[in-house]
Amino acid sequence: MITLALSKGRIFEDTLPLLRAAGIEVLEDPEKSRKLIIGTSRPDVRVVLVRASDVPTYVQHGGADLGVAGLDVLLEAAADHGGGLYRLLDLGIARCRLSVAVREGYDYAATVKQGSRLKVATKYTHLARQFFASKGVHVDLVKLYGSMELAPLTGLADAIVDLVSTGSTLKANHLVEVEKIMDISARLVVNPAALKLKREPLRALVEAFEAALGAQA
Ligand SMILES: Nc1ncnc2c1ncn2[C@@H]1O[C@H](COP(=O)(O)OP(=O)(O)OP(=O)(O)O)[C@@H](O)[C@H]1O
Ligand SMILES: O=P(O)(O)OC[C@H]1O[C@H](OP(=O)(O)OP(=O)(O)O)[C@H](O)[C@@H]1O
Repeated sequence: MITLALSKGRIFEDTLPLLRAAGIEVLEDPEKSRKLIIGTSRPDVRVVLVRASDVPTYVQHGGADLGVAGLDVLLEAAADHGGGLYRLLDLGIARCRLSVAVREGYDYAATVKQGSRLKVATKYTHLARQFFASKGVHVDLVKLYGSMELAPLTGLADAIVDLVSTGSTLKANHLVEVEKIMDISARLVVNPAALKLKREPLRALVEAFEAALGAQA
């Protein structure tokens, strides 16, 4: 049995066409079912549904052989509790960027130039710390789990580090993007032990994903 960890929402939706191109149909819609283990048209392949930020943990500890997770989640998890999984493929899905944003009218450049401390709210504390350290900017980090955009509006922070795609969430909250930290897309990751134990079936599946990506390009 091969177990693939996916998160509900965009990762699941965007992975479906790749699975389909690899000849694998997922048998249930996670938005309609409460099941957390879903079968596929391949009796030897199943999908487990986990929180996006739990995908690295599942794959690292062998709860799943493979997983699909954003580079943001993977790098943050690696900084937090080490590597322990292989990043195999850039699937080119769930594309966005990790950026710094501030309230409209806030003089970010001046704060940075003056060497003042910057209060930054984010879910990505490790990535934010690394980024600002590399720039020599002193920061106080506030860990949040969502609705980062609210932090500068309520005085909780001067800036946020969050994902941006169309920019409409920032715009709706009168925030502006001031710096891009990195481009993000979802990656296929694998448990190293599983890669040894289930070498052939996993290789075949990864090749099918690669072919699906090639066919899309
Ligand atoms: N607006 C967006 N556009 C494109 N990709 C995005 C966007 N927001 C997030 N992503 C990517 O999709 C991944 C999953 O995001 P999703 O919103 O489904 O989970 P989440 O709610 O952030 O995670 P969790 O449930 O663990 O808090 C992110 O890690 C990121 O790589
Ligand atoms: O630039 P945009 O296109 O507006 O996208 C950016 C938003 O998308 C993500 O949130 P998401 O929609 O996933 O909501 P959630 O993480 O709070 O579920 C991210 O945390 C931003 O808030």
